Amino acid sequence: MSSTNICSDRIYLGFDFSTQQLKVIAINEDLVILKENAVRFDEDLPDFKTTGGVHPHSDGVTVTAPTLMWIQALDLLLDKLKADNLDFSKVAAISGSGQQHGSVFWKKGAENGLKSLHSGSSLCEQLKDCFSVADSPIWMDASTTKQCKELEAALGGAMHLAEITGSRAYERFTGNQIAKIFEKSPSSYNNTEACAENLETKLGPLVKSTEILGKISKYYVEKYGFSPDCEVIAFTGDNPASLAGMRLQEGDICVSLGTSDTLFLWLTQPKPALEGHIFINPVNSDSYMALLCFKNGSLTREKIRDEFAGASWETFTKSLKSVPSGNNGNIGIYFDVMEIQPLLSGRFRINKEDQDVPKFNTAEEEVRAVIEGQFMSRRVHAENLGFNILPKSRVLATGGASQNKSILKVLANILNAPVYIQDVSNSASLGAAYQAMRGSLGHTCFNEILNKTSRMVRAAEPDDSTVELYTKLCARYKQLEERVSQS
Ligand SMILES: O=C(CO)[C@@H](O)[C@H](O)CF
Repeated sequence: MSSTNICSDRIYLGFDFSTQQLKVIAINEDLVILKENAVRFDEDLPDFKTTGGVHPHSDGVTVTAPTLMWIQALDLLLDKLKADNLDFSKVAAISGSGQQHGSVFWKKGAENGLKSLHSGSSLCEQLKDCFSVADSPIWMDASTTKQCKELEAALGGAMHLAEITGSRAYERFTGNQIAKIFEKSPSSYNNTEACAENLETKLGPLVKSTEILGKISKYYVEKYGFSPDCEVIAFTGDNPASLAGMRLQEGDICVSLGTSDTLFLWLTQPKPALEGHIFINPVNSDSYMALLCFKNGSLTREKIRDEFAGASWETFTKSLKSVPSGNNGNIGIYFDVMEIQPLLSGRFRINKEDQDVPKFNTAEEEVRAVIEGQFMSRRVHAENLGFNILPKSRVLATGGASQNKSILKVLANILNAPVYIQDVSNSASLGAAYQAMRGSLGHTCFNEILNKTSRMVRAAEPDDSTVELYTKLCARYKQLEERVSQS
């Protein structure tokens, strides 16, 4: 063990400010999960009247979440940890992750408000007037296509923007959201502390994802009993945190089956493209992370469950298993919200004769179609980016749907690779807790501990009998998606 003595009563907290809930995991220095808790926005904070944690607007493209809901959720979650007897005084460091591209607009003077928080009142009560935009745009928003086109034009085109930033302009990205607020509500923009004409300086310097930003605020020391020495480690996005939590290595591909479905992998040589994203790797800043994000993830699966499986996952699973691989030649595309690639919404179905049909013959075929269609989409767009599933490839699955072995079996067959899961599906919070420990103890010490343990369990094997079937079906899927994207 390197210089830092390991003492297993030190605790590390990882928060995930996700789309549908705020989650937290507490670990000790043996990487044992001590506590896991969550605040579910729809159920636990019903006054905000969210659906799946968000407010979809009537224009069909704008999607926001109430900023104060996230603040109130933090109050509630820390109270839940207190009621669960977490010894806050033993917390050595915290870190976290948030929806990538969810943006919070602090009002001028908010920094002083944060510095004068007192433990006699809640965060929500003290910060309720600190935001210049009450409804935060989030990653599901697709209302900034105009700003995206302007940004790409200003920077020499989409491909050049991808080469210098890792992504072409995407509607959900915060820069385009800030530009929209600058144009649509200049008073809010001018009343925002975090962003102004000299936006870059206002946003502050970039830091590595394990940077120690400072010690926790006295508000948390007084209200919950945190140690005044508790370190705050830089937060990151939910997908980089999942990469850390899944202990991804070069050659692995991670599939996160959450509100968004995302595929990501570890890269040493970045290959920016017009689809997907290249980010700096959160656990090794000399490497990269490639990511594809799909908006029609769990909320779309839940809608098909409600419409064709009596709102029951048990019935959904029985239906999925009752139809053979390949769904009798039927292919479905279910873009219930505007998808990212392609930028398209609607439901599209073809039967085995490649005829457009309004519905499949049975509810069971609808269930199989949404799962096969989503996973064929993931494979087709990953292959567009040059992701190749090699014989030694491992698929690491995380997120809510990774608990369903029947869904993982379809994933294994369509990607033609074994699928592994770990004993905790909340990989973003776990990864954030790992980042807190990595930032506090240092990479060398943390990696020595990490390499002594493993949480991966082989959950699904691909069938040799479906390799050719899904290769042909994916080719048909790709043709269907290209056709409906052009119509
Ligand atoms: O936009 C995304 C990734 O770029 C999504 O995975 C969000 O992070 C989900 F919260």
